[in-house]
Amino acid sequence: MKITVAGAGYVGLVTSACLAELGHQVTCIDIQREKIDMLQNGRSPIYEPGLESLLVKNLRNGKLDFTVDAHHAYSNVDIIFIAVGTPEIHGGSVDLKYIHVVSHTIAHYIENDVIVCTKSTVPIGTNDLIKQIIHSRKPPKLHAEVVANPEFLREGSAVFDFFHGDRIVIGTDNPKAVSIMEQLYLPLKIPIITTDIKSAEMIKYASNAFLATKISFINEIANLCEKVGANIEEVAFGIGHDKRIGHDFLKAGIGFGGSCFPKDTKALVELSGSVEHRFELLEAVMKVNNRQQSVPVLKAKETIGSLQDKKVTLLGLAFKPDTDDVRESASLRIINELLEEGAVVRAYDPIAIPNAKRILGNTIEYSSDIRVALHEAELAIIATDWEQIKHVPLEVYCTHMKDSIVIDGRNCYSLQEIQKYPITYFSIGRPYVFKDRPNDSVVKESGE
Ligand SMILES: NC(=O)C1=CN([C@@H]2O[C@H](COP(=O)(O)OP(=O)(O)OC[C@H]3O[C@@H](n4cnc5c(N)ncnc54)[C@H](O)[C@@H]3O)[C@@H](O)[C@H]2O)C=CC1
Ligand SMILES: O=C(O)[C@H]1O[C@H](OP(=O)(O)OP(=O)(O)OC[C@H]2O[C@@H](n3ccc(=O)[nH]c3=O)[C@H](O)[C@@H]2O)[C@H](O)[C@@H](O)[C@@H]1O
Repeated sequence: MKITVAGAGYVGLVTSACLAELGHQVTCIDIQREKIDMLQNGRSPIYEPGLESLLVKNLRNGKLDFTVDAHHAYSNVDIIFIAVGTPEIHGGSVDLKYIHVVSHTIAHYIENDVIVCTKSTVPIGTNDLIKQIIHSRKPPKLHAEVVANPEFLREGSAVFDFFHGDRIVIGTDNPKAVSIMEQLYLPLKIPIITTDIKSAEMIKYASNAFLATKISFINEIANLCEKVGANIEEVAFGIGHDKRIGHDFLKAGIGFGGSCFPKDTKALVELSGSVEHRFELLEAVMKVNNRQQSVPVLKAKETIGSLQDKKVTLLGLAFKPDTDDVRESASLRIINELLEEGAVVRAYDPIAIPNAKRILGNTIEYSSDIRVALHEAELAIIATDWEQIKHVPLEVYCTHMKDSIVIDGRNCYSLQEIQKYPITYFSIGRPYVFKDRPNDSVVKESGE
């Protein structure tokens, strides 16, 4: 099939590369010329494991091309995927300006019957709006069918997720569009759920809201574990064995970040308000998450008192491992709070430093070498569970830091291992370990 993907961000690029890999002829269009120039030269503007090699391979074999030319992109294709951004505006509602513009452009340039498929996460009712825009402006003799096809990929494993997703959701009431979309996705052997447009839109928000709820729930249980002396890892393992609960998304930490959970939970709360329904559960999920992101700095103050002029090293800037994305990363919140307290901050990340620098500028120091980042630090905070961080030998904290106090926001180390070293160690939902132990085998509980 001939396919165009509008938007060369995470979703657009992964969709383009993977559909080309499946043998389709794909054009990816973006309004940012620099992105398209990079892509035409075989470089990915984002870090995503496996993506650049797929882009390059399909660019070279002619299955994929990149353009800023709307006529070239939209004039003669079977399916157009919309994968433009839907960022948050004040109050949490969704900014649909990119959706509006792309819908107008599509309507203007199409020259044959086409399916317009929305991958962007859009509030319920938006696909009807896209339909209206396109139908009111397209050449009257052409048929354009709008389909909701929400995306469920995770950053860091997006290429894998495309080929091994749990389900594909197709929202349309047009049987011909269903059959074309099924034909497109059939080779993936992923269960396909067909439904109406609004339910498809809601499936996306409800999925993200449910996963965010699971995270805030386990973080609250973790906070309770610290108070009563239980261990969240044991608890999560225990409850996860119940198939109705499952093991996934029960990793306690310093809350969820990223470009979607914070934005989509806010959007759903906002959307509920607009139809006079107060989504109190989700409001609490967001509140718990905000509080959880502040846990490391609270623990730091409890431990060493004033942070004024204290040298603090932050390990990890990306919102999760295997991505250079720092959007809504807990690290940014932690850094701002540390700076407000007067701390001197140095941060390590294997790949996200350039993106963090664009936001934080020279307010902190950066190092892509963990040992250099930890040198002479009085406190270290682990914010991202990168493999590079998890595999730092514990003696590195003892030998490089001035005072080996570690606040591990992602529970990267086993308590048994930590106890072998003179490290004061706070993690999330687990007993604290103090380096000045009268008896080396004692693990003190929180609050003792
Ligand atoms: N990032 C993720 O992991 C996931 C994102 N989503 C959703 O997918 C959508 C896109 O997200 P990302 O890829 O992260 O966004 P992004 O912000 O990384 O990329 C969006 C791209 O669209 C381009 N664009 C804007 N207007 C355009 C137009 N008229 N024509 C062509 N290109 C245009 C922008 O220049 C930008 O390159 C959002 O709705 C998001 O919520 C859904 C699942 C996963
Ligand atoms: O709509 C989206 O954009 C995407 O949002 C999430 O994907 P993503 O944000 O890439 O990453 P996740 O792996 O879900 O992690 C999100 C945040 O939750 C945190 N998290 C995740 C899992 C967990 O058990 N505990 C936890 O704190 C992570 O550290 C991270 O900050 C969803 O998992 C995807 O299905 C969805 O498509």
